[in-house]
Amino acid sequence: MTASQPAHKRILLKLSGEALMGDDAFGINRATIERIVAEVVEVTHLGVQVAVVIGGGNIFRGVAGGSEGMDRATADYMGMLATVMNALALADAMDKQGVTARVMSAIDIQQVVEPYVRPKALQYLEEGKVVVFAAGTGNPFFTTDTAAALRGAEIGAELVLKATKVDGVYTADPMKDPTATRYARLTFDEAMVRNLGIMDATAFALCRDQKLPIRVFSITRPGALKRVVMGEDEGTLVYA
Ligand SMILES: Nc1ncnc2c1ncn2[C@@H]1O[C@H](COP(=O)(O)OP(=O)(O)OP(=O)(O)O)[C@@H](O)[C@H]1O
Ligand SMILES: O=c1ccn([C@@H]2O[C@H](COP(=O)(O)O)[C@@H](O)[C@H]2O)c(=O)[nH]1
Repeated sequence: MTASQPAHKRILLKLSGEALMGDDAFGINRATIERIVAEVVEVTHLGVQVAVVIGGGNIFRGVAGGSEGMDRATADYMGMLATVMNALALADAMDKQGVTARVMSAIDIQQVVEPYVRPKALQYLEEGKVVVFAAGTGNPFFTTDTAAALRGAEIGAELVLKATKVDGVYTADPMKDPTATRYARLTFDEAMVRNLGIMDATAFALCRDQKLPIRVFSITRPGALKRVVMGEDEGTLVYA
């Protein structure tokens, strides 16, 4: 039987930057971002408070080809700025679909977006606005997965939803190993001991310590976000 009420009141959605590319090689695909945003909007209409941490992998990563030979911290700041661009595009698409979104940046660029201030973020969520957290943690050498764990814990989210291109956590990277099999659920300790590369160990450890579960699912599957919010068994659950 399918539940009629959402299973969660407040969620932290981690959106992979690469998921915004659709079938393009780089950047933001218009149809893709509109479809993803429509799914987020649908969930807000169920009364769920939604905060988003957006990645930057569709534009720039600190540890990637484009940053070869660069100072790592400088490259990471570029990666964080890439997430600000994605956040602006997301908020714009949300506004166009009738939902008010507020972008809050971990790096101070006040002419562009407001800075992250926790009580303000909580107020926006209570008001039914979508909060888009940009610039990751604001620190180099981290990732937006860690930012998702951090912001998720700070805002008291009940669940971190890692929306990505694969449909869960596998025994190995399914993009590289076709024999890899998917877990329905596993503990944070298992994920760390097995060195599963779906998320970095810092993000896993923070969620484990805060007892904040993560559900990994594919955002390319229509309706998957709503199914997760309704408590259905989509993707992989990682728990403490
Ligand atoms: N054990 C595993 N199970 C599932 N996916 C894995 C695993 N190990 C590595 N991966 C890879 O991890 C990727 C998930 O990372 P994702 O695209 O969400 O990147 P991100 O760094 O969080 O975001 P961005 O796209 O913004 O850089 C998948 O595309 C998958 O290929
Ligand atoms: O807290 C953070 C978050 C991100 N970065 C840099 O941004 C890029 C893009 O983030 P993804 O998590 O890969 O989508 C990342 O490669 C880092 O270079 C950061 O430095 N600190």
